[in-house]
Formats: sequence, C-alpha cells, structure tokens
Amino acid sequence: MEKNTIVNDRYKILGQLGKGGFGQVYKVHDLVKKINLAMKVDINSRGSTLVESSILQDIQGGEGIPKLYDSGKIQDLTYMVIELLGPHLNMMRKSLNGFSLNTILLLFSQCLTRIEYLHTHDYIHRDIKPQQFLIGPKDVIYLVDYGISKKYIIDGRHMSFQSQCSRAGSCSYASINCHIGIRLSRRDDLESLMYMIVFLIRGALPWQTKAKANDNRKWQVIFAQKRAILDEELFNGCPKQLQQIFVYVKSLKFDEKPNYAYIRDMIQTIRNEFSLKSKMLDWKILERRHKSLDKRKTEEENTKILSKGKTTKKKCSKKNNRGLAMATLTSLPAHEDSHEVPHLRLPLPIGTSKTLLSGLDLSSNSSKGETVKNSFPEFIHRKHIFRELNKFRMLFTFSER
Ligand SMILES: Nc1ncnc2c1ncn2[C@@H]1O[C@H](COP(=O)(O)OP(=O)(O)OP(=O)(O)O)[C@@H](O)[C@H]1O
Repeated sequence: MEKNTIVNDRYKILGQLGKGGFGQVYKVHDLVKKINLAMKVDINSRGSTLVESSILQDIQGGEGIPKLYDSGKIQDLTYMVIELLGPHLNMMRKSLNGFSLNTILLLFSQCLTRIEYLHTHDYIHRDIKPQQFLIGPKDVIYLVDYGISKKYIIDGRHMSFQSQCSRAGSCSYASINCHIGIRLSRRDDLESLMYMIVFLIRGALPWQTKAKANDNRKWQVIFAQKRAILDEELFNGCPKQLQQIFVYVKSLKFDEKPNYAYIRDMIQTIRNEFSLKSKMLDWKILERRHKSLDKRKTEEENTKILSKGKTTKKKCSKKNNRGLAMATLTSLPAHEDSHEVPHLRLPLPIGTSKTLLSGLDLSSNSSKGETVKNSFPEFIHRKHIFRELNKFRMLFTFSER
C-alpha cells in the first residue's frame, strides 16, 4: 500500500515495517487514537489475518503479547491492527555483530516464558524463529506472528497424534518431527527455540544452505543435515547445559507437558557457572556507555569554553546527545554490576558470533580454539553501531504514543 493511503478512514500508512509469506506489515497512524500502530495485511486474500487476530484475541493480556487494537476488511483483503514494536532479534543481532552470552540467556528466558504462556492458553506457535521475537518497550521481548498457530487442546483434551501431516513453519528452525510429517505439539516449539538459541550463539546453523526459501529441495537438504548431525557437533562451543536441555526437549512425548521450570533452572545454572549477574541487554550497555561518553565530551567542551574566559555555559543540547539510539524506549534499569568481560578462547566451528564470546570462559574447550581478545563493546566500531542503531530508532516510536 502506498504511503499516506488512509485505510477505512482511520489508519494512515506511514511506511512498510516488514513482509512475510502471509502478510505485509505497515507502520500506521491511527487518526482517532492519535497513536502509531502496526497493521498486518493479508497479501493472499485468504483471510489469514482474521484467523490470526482471533488467536491474538484469545491470548490477550500476557506480557510480551502484542495488544490487538482492531481487525477488519478492505475490499477482499483482511487486516489487523496491533501494537507497534521494534526490530526483531535477528536484526538486532546483525547490527551488534552478535550478542553476549549474558544477553542470549536473558533472551532465552524471555522467549521461553512467551512460549509457555502461549501453551498454557492452549495454543502452539509452530513457527518459532528469531524473526518472531520483537523488541518492545522496556526491553520486553514480544512474540508475534500467530498466522499458523494452532489450538492443541480441544474440548479439554490434547489433540490426537497424527503422521503424514504437511509441514509448517520455517525450514531452518523446523523440528525433526515437522520434517517427517508428525503433527506438531508443544515439544516442537521448544525444539525450534533450541535451534534459535544455537543460531544466536554461533551466528549460523550448520544446515543453512544457499537454496531458495520454501524450495522443496531446501527442506530435503536441510532435513538430511539435521538428522545426521550429532548433538555434540550442534552444540560445539556452547555451554554444556544447552545440549542437556535439547536432549530433554527431544525426549518429550507428543502430548507431554514440557517442564519449563527445569529449562529455566538450567539457564540459571549456566548464568551461575559463568558468573553472569547483569540483567542488562547488550544494546542497553552500549546506550549507557554512549551516554556517558557524550556526557564527558559535553563536560570537556564546557570546560574549554570556561577556560577561554567565557561566562555563559554551553547547554547540553539534544544535538550533543546524537546517536543515543533507542533512548526513548525506556528508562534505564539499575546498573547491577560491571560489564567488563574476560578474554577467552573457543573453537569457532561455524559462523560464531564474536560478541557471544564476551563474558564466556570455556577454557576447557580451548586447545583447538582461536583466541578472541575482545572487550565488549569496544571492539565493535562505535560509529558503525550507532549508525545501525539509529536506523532502528526510525522504527522505535514508543515515545510518540
Ligand atoms: N507489531 C509489529 N511492529 C513492528 N514490526 C512488526 C510488527 N509485526 C510484524 N512486524 C515486522 O514484520 C515482519 C513480518 O511480520 P509477520 O511475521 O507477522 O508476517 P508473516 O507474513 O506472517 O511472516 P512469515 O512469512 O515470516 O511467517 C516481522 O518480522 C517484523 O519485522
């Protein structure tokens, strides 16, 4: 839809936020409520956004679940209007050249909680991947895209086991059951989540291929690789508890309720092992550092002006705070600990994100590993990061509400 088009006399299109296989998502201005929102329009005229909005309606109220404002029809297209959110995890990961282990574990925990919430409301998501987790206000991670979600509790009973089902979701993150046509259940959302965590840690999955998306051949090639890989290989370079969680998830029966608390305990065990105490996500650390650098610069400039004999103090203008990406998102959480990180050695078998390595000391794995001497986040070029983060700021408009 063209910019400035007004949908149903109410929603002014401000620009496109994203495009998926099912819908196009636009940033819109609600002329009645006078706030910016996101509008998802069904591009296939199949009414899928109406189905999605009814699922969203059923699960309203949970933390990290986008608020549903409206849904309707424009000629033969259906649409729904939801809360406007920020970039997805993969966008942020790319911009920061990877996440620290601390951030990945914090994200893991939030994503798990979203999935648990959905499961306790009788739905399975069926398309878990980094692109479905969006950063929202106060750094709450939101789960989006319920386009192929499904109710697994019908009349109070778990749906029945079935084979020869058609596949659903995204090939790279699909569970083995999905590949072999077994009906998806709660365990498959968690298996996809584990692939997502491996992706966030290593920067790639071993089976990502150059084949075209949705290509039948791609599903076959990836399935062959997924089935052949040993758990040790998949989790090479990762904290050992992640492999244990994966083994547990794969042991779940079709209708078994996952033990989310066990997974959460394992995440905490990793945090304890690596002495990770901070609850601050990587982009917040950057923002904070940038703020203090800017403050120092302003103070230095003021001192210079004063020493030149001028009596008027230069005000700290908004201009001086350039590049404070996402500063409008939320007030900063309390600073809990130091974010200095040790140097470490790690084997880096596939596109491992270097940022992960901050805060991680896997010295027992170090013999074949390459040395990465990084003191997060200085090794990332500051200008580059803030140029990237500023791009995101274009999407973040929470302050406009
Ligand atoms: N509420 C929102 N606020 C901001 N951006 C959003 C919002 N919802 C979706 N997006 C953006 O639009 C993209 C596509 O949205 P969504 O996943 O809902 O569409 P889809 O067609 O179902 O996608 P897929 O083909 O991946 O299933 C998201 O990855 C995200 O970048």
